[in-house]
Amino acid sequence: MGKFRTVCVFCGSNSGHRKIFSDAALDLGRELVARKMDLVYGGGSGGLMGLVSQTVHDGGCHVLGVIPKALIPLEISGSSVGEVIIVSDMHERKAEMARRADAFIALPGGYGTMEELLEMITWSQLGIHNKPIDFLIKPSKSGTESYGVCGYESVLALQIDSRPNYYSDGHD
Ligand SMILES: C/C(=C\CNc1ncnc2c1ncn2[C@@H]1O[C@H](COP(=O)(O)O)[C@@H](O)[C@H]1O)CO
Repeated sequence: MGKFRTVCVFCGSNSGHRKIFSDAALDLGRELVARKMDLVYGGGSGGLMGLVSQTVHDGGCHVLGVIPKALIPLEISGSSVGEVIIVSDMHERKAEMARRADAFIALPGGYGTMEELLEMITWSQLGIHNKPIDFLIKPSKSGTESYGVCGYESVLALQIDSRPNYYSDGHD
């Protein structure tokens, strides 16, 4: 068994506008399965969260969703996959996800994703954890249909800078 048994994925609660976002979510899910890694995530059944969790679950790895009770009607429609832990608030959710994960990966998403990611970065900065954090980002501003795994220092700027494309049609 490798060093990273369980990966926490932060990502959009919707799918965003471009296919590349859902492709990235599916690719990441398959990669986790190929590496026999379990998933911990925010528990949502829709958007990129739903795609990653369904893919990991279908591939036979364990999926743990951590969701505040108040968000269940908003973020789980129908049934969710795997195990679900219901917590009291957002803070407990993040702490629980962080506690159970060996590493963090962020896919494209909205403010919620960025908030979660930034908190993990600041916790790392403060020495609250020393788990690796990586980004799978959206296309560059030039519109190149590619994404990559990058170091978070540079990519955070890109993610924030290019976020409007996530919701719009992508034509600058
Ligand atoms: C700590 C509080 C509010 C700060 N906001 C959030 N904190 C943590 N997680 C959040 C917050 N807002 C949304 N989320 C979750 O992120 C996921 C992705 O959301 P996105 O906007 O689609 O990227 C989703 O599961 C949200 O629940 C309150 O005290």
